[in-house]
Parts: sequence; C-alpha cells; structure tokens
Amino acid sequence: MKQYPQALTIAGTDSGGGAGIQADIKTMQACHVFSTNVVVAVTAQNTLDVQKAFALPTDMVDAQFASIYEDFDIKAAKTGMLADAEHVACVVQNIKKYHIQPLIVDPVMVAKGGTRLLSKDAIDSVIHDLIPLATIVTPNLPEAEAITNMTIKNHEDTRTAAKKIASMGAKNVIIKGGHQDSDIISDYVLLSDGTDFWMASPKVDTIRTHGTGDTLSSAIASALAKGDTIPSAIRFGKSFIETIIQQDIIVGHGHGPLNHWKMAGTPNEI
Ligand SMILES: Nc1ncnc2c1ncn2[C@@H]1O[C@H](COP(=O)(O)OP(=O)(O)O)[C@@H](O)[C@H]1O
Ligand SMILES: Cc1ncc(COP(=O)(O)O)c(N)n1
Repeated sequence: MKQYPQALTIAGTDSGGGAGIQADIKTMQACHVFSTNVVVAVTAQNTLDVQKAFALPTDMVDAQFASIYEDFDIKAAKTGMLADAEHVACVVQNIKKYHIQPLIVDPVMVAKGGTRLLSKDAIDSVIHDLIPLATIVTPNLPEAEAITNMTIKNHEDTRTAAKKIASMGAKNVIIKGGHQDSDIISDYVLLSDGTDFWMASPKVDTIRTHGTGDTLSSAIASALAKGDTIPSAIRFGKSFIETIIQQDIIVGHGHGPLNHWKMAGTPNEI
C-alpha cells in the first residue's frame, strides 16, 4: 500500500505556538503531509521574545531519530533551531546515520525578538558540517551575512553571498529577503545547475511575522515529500507565505503568528 507522505522537522519548540516545531507541524498539516519531529531544544517563548531555552540531552535527541527511523517512511526533512555546537554535531551524525535526504537547512540563529537560538561558536559547525549536507539552505539576510562574513546591501551582494554558500557545499541556496527595508521583498534562489531567479512580492505591512522562515522551509519540505521538483517546491513555499501572511489573526502582543488555517484545504496533490 502506498504510504501517506511523511516529513520530519528537527528543531526547537515554541511554547507560544508561532514558530519552531509548532509552525512546522501546522505548515505540514496544511500541506497534507504527516509531520514527525525531533525536538532538539525547548523554549519558553511568546510573541514578545524567548524567555528561556533548554537543549535536550543529546542521547534523547538520538533516541527520537531512532524511534522515527524505525517506523516512518520520511520523504523530506528540515532543520531549524539547533542551539549549540554539541547539538549541531549530534544532528549531523544522525543525518549521516539515517541518510536523511532531501534535507532543508534553515540556519536559525536569532529569534525575531532578538534572543540567540544558536550560539555564536556553533556557526562554524553549521558551515563546515551541516551546510554540505543540505539539499537547500535557507538563510535570511543576517544569517547569510554571518555565514559568509560579508555585508549584504544590494542584489549583487546577495548573489555573491549565495555563490559563497553554494561553494560551502549546499546544493541549492535561498537567501530570504524578509529583513529588507523596502516595499518589495525579494528572495533570491541559486539552483545547483547554476541557474537563478528572484521571487519578489509586496512587503505586507504587519508585525505578525513570527515563524515565517520556519513556515517557508516546512512548506518546501512538504512539497518535496510529495515528490515535487526543487524549483517548483521553492515557488510553492513562497506562494504559501504570500497567501497566509495577508490574512493575519490577532494573537499575542508582539510578533504574532501566521494564519496557517488560510492554507488548510490545499489540494492533496500539488
Ligand atoms: N512582511 C512580509 N511580507 C511578505 N512576505 C514576507 C514578509 N516577511 C517575510 N516574508 C517572507 O517570508 C519568508 C521568510 O523570510 P524571512 O522573514 O526573511 O525569514 P526568517 O523568518 O528566517 O527571518 C520569505 O519568503 C519572505 O519573503
Ligand atoms: C524554537 C524557534 N525556532 C525558530 C524560531 C525563529 O522564528 P522567528 O525568526 O520568526 O522568531 C523561533 N523564534 N523559535
């Protein structure tokens, strides 16, 4: 019997429900993909900021991978908050052990409220050990700057940064433009065959952007789990965000969550 499409998120939880694993589950659910989860860290968080974070003992992280790969037929995975170098190493080891592909690496570093979700000294491990395993790596602008050690001011800098990240071993690169201070937001995509394109959309004037990056990478992972091609999955991810960010829900007093219900009813086949 054909298995229902199944995907995996390897990330941190958000008690506020807007970002991290909670955003990933909601996105995959809206895409009609079954979501399994490896919890790397737990955060006490709301729409205002992260109040406390705790990374799980690595043997507990290993145990979750073992449980999932004993039973499920995972067709695509994504990483999010990985906390520190020890947990990056643990996740890398498991990705290799279970041959986890395709893999989307969202190199989450700092929450919208300003709290670090990846220690500074772990950035090197992400560059040297995790990015080379990525089918797609999806940094936002500050993350792309930290990874490449350059300042990104314009489209040309963005292209240069993407090439630099591709040269680190990532097959496909998306540099997300959500942090741009302009009326149009442009995400830049550099594919493994060297072709590239921009995905531009009007910047929605809202502070309810909690979990946009998690949602994008989970929507792409969902499309891949259903057998979509990489360029088509990337375009689907962008259209998913564009649709749901325009229909906000009033929850919390800070960077509110996205409205994943808006996409409920996505046809089972993309
Ligand atoms: N205000 C906005 N209006 C429309 N799209 C947005 C807005 N903010 C972010 N996005 C989109 O959400 C996705 C995630 O981008 P970004 O916010 O840069 O990532 P992150 O959450 O990792 O910081 C991108 O596709 C980006 O274009
Ligand atoms: C557990 C966890 N993972 C990821 C994010 C990033 O989301 P955002 O950039 O929208 O704050 C977060 N805030 N919390």
